[in-house]
Amino acid sequence: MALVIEGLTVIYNTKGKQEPALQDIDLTIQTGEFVGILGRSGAGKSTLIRSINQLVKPVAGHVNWNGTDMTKLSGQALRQARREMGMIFQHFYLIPRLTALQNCVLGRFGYRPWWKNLLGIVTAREKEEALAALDRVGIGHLAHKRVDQLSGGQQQRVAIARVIMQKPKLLLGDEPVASLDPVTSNQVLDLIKEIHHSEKMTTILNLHDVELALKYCDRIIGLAHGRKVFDGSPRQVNDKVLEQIYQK
Ligand SMILES: Nc1ncnc2c1ncn2[C@@H]1O[C@H](COP(=O)(O)OP(=O)(O)OP(=O)(O)O)[C@@H](O)[C@H]1O
Repeated sequence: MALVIEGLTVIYNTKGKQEPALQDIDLTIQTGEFVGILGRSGAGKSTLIRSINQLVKPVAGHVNWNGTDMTKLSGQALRQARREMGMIFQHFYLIPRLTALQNCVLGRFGYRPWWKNLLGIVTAREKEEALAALDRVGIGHLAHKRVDQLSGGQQQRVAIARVIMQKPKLLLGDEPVASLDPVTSNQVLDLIKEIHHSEKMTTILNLHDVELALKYCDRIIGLAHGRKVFDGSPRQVNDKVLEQIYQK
């Protein structure tokens, strides 16, 4: 199962001014790849990640996922396709007043009838699965704590447990360790990599830390001014490549 991006172009309309954020991006990512996206602030990294699952709508181009063009989907079809795409964010996007367990169960919501979600009905089996997911990310003992009482690293673990519950085929990470200290960043990336392998996922992460990207990713995509300027293995990333990626 491959992700094939062709001619992807995103233009934001800011106060009547048309700002191109991504320009004509072509990219094919094979199943099982662990890809890091590097680039200066404003290079288009978040826009690229978010246009894969259509949180951002491109003005041109295609995002083919498993033979389906995501850009053509809307409504129920888009929701179904998104179930296969898990997402983790810099600021975790958990519901603060809910417990770790309750947040984790939200990972299954895309698979349940709307009325069950509305009524907040959670089955014993879903609870069991959520507990197992929290155990797996090392915070089973915090299952009944509200997430706003957890540390950043613990909150990101809850978000990863929520992804485990969702069982996605593609994991998209928008700066998942940018708010964490260096030790916790490594622990969280170790965990993401372990789950990537065990769940046979394809993973694409925006990372602003070059060292971490080179350590964890099998492939690096460099963006500058909304264009792809590098695509290769971490071993190929030398000073000249970094200069190209981080050009002003
Ligand atoms: N919702 C938006 N409306 C208007 N312009 C936007 C919007 N989101 C991003 N942009 C602009 O698009 C460009 C790319 O932004 P994007 O957030 O994708 O970059 P980034 O590489 O992820 O940056 P950072 O590392 O700072 O998060 C920037 O010039 C940004 O100002």
